[in-house]
Amino acid sequence: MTKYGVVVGSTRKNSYSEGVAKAIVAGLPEGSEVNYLNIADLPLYNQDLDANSPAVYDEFRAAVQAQDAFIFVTPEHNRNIPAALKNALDVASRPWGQNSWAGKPALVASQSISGISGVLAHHSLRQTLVFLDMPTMQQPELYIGNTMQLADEEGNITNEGTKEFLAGAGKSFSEFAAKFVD
Ligand SMILES: Cc1cc2nc3c(=O)[nH]c(=O)nc-3n(C[C@H](O)[C@H](O)[C@H](O)COP(=O)(O)O)c2cc1C
Repeated sequence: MTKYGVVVGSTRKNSYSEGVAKAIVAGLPEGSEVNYLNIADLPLYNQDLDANSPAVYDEFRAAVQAQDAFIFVTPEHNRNIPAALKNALDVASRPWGQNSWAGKPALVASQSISGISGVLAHHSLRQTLVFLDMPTMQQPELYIGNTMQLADEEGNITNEGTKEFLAGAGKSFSEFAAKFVD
């Protein structure tokens, strides 16, 4: 069974991004292994640490390596991805030559409480995934705007049409990921 790592770009409790992630996960085939990776406790990446990595870096890199495919859901912070998400991508991309993300298929979704749907963060993330060598699903594109109107106060997506759309994307991603997973 495919192991899916889920990386949520928000570290906030009751995050809408997490709600979107859960709605995508609902469309994965029954029995899929799903692991939500914690990015909140990673110290800010510093290349000097490559010589003697903190244990949390080692654990995070090992957790990334253990997954077959990744679902990324990001909010937009000042027209880009949140610093915590960029930091997590950087940490597991190093030391040089040991990119833990390489070759793993990815889904990208963005969401925002505004109508713009985090589109700039979405494409900034896609740009980084190119360099990290992650084949990324092109369609459907997942830009979720006005999330506050689609979810409850805990961030869970409650709008039926949105739930159906996101679950469908999860199913499409399982088919896409299967092309890359042994
Ligand atoms: C520091 C900061 C910057 C933000 N910048 C943007 C932005 O550039 N574009 C946008 O659409 N929303 C922006 N927002 C609003 C977020 O879309 C909103 O807080 C969203 O709910 C965050 O996702 P989450 O619920 O997963 O934490 C910003 C929020 C914060 C805290």
